[in-house]
Amino acid sequence: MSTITILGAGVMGSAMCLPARDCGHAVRLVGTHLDTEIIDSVKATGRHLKLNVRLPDGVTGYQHDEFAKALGTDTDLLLLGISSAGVAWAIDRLCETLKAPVPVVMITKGMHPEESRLTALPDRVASEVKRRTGLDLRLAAIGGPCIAGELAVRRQTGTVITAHDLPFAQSLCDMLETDYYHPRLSGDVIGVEICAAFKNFFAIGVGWAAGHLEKMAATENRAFNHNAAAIIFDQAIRELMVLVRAHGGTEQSVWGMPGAGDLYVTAQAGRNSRLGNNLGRGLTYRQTKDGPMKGDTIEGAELGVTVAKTLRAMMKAGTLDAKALPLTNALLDALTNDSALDIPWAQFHRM
Ligand SMILES: NC(=O)c1ccc[n+]([C@@H]2O[C@H](COP(=O)([O-])OP(=O)(O)OC[C@H]3O[C@@H](n4cnc5c(N)ncnc54)[C@H](O)[C@@H]3O)[C@@H](O)[C@H]2O)c1
Repeated sequence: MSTITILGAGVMGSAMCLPARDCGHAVRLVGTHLDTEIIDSVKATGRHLKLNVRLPDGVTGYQHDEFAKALGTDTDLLLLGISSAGVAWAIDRLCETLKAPVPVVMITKGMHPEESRLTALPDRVASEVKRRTGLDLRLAAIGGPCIAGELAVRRQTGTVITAHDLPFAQSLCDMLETDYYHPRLSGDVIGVEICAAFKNFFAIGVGWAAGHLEKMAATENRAFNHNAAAIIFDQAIRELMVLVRAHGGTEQSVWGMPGAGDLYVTAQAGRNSRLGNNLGRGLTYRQTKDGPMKGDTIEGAELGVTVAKTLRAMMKAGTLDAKALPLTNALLDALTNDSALDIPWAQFHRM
């Protein structure tokens, strides 16, 4: 039995309590400063307010200012459950709290933009902690299709755990596997991370189709718009391959659980596809954020805005083939210029 400390008590970080506890580990769930009510409830009744389930016995809740106490000197694995907006906050907490290296696994989906390429978040966290504290952290990441609310009730779930250090990633698969949670090994950190982050971005494109259906006049036979969603899905997979290849990743990640699997799940529901629905109805990103999705964090849109400059610089420099990325460019334009999302059908791949 090991001790797993989870930092970030949102839905996904907290859902990871299930496989962790069912594998017999002691679990300490630490909220951020934004999770105070969730942790109050976990401490009082064991219930998670957002997941709407009672977490298993043996999960202990801690508030953000109790992180050092939760980490102690006996944490075997630290799981970062924050979303991309919380990564800088988590790096600060690690730097001020860690006295010795502890193995870390992240579920966060996002990319760090540099001038001429994108960096995976685990690499970014490791290099920042090294720069600021001198500590060498071993980092892994979990990708693949996983809806928190399903995992929280032990629905069958397949994920991918990736790290540069393959035996480390394998040890995490072994540590977390149950009869309903099936982590699989990958050494393709950048490929898995690009898929994990960009499937949110492309889910906006796939979601456009259902929203656009509402804008079109109803037809005699009440036709849906699934064909349109499918061709956008296909183009998204092609463009994921271009992005992954340009960063040195492998196509296996794109057609496997991190890419196709996760895009399928993300396109079914959630905030990214809802933004796509609204763009399909004819709203712009800003109109959606000021209206039907006020206050919502839309990770795929935030990613697009964050990485637009780097991707455009890469296309200009020829390290990314702009002609092979029409959907990416249409999404970037819609998000950064606050313009209508025009799907460039004729520019989609032909072979
Ligand atoms: N929901 C899922 O099914 C799912 C599945 C796999 C991976 N993920 C990824 O896991 C991450 C968390 O997602 P979630 O669905 O649990 O989201 P959530 O909104 O439920 O939780 C977000 C977590 O990040 C913290 N956070 C947000 N902004 C912060 C800030 N500015 N400073 C400090 N902390 C901040 C919150 O306090 C909370 O702990 C995301 O990157 C998401 O893409 C989610």
